[in-house]
Amino acid sequence: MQSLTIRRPDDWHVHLRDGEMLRVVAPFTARQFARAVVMPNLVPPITTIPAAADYRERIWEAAGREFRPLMTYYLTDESNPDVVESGFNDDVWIAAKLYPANATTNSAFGVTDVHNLHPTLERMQRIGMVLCVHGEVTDPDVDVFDREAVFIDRVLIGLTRDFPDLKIVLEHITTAEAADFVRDAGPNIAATITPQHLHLNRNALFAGGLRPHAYCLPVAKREKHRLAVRAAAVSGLPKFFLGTDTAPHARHAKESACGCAGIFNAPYALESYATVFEEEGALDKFEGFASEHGANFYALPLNEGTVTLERDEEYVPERLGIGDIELVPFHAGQRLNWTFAG
Ligand SMILES: NC(=O)N[C@@H](CC(=O)O)C(=O)O
Ligand SMILES: [Zn+2]
Ligand SMILES: [Zn+2]
Repeated sequence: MQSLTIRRPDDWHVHLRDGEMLRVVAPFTARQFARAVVMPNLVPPITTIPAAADYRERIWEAAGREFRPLMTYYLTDESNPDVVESGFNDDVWIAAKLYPANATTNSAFGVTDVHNLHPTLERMQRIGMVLCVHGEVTDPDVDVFDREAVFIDRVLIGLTRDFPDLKIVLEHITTAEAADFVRDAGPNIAATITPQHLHLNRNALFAGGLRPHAYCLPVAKREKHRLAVRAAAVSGLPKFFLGTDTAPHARHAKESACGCAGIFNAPYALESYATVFEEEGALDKFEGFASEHGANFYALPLNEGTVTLERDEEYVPERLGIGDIELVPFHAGQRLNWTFAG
């Protein structure tokens, strides 16, 4: 196959940041995707209707008005169901995000105990609002490579029992346990999958030395888990869809004695996914994953229009320097088999 044309896709999990970084990174997402679910982990986090509406305005200024940012609300121990519902009813946000406190970048204001969320989750279940979950426990006694699987056992199973009709997206899945759990759960449980968790196993973090640009959370796992996540992505099941988790941090913040978690994959996201689907002999499943399953889960219309990828080698630069900000994209210095033609 020399060219692949699909319905215009969406990205169901992005970090667009704010200020100068927002202006630099948002155009990369808007170039490939019609819509994106924008994570609320700014400093301070997005916990009010005006904060979300103002942030959306700044995103439009950075990415252009054609782009549709789908905002999210950051859940805290103090979340109020009435605020969550009115932001949803007024089309300010489409989902709420659960960060276990201190699980990942800018999650210090996250939730210390999901029982504190029960009134809010009850309301979300009633109004059909999606809960997006960073699914890792933070207990220091749990090995970092086990935190996703333990989260499923200790938190997620209970949530699905207490709120059987709540729509939940388990974000950026990295394990066979997560892929199995989502596959076997009801139709109201789905998962996003990133490019990096399709390409990398945990060896990539230590290939010839410490590799900060392969580091994100949840951290990449053993090869058997990467293969399970790949199988889920190309399965054609409507529960699994595209969410890049593009998470830019300036180069100096990654290449540091305490490097930030997050991989900036927006510039070559579709090329990266297409490479995987081709390797798996599943290019016929790519459009569902990229352009249909997510919209259907969120009960949004499918996009009009198409994008085309051409089977042509593409060299990914070592660095992208824009203004004062220097970023290292995913696949830096490598060649990909596909080129985004627009
Ligand atoms: N994925 C990451 O490693 N980092 C994300 C946060 C997140 O999605 O957990 C970030 O905001 O930098
Ligand atoms: Zn996360
Ligand atoms: Zn994320």
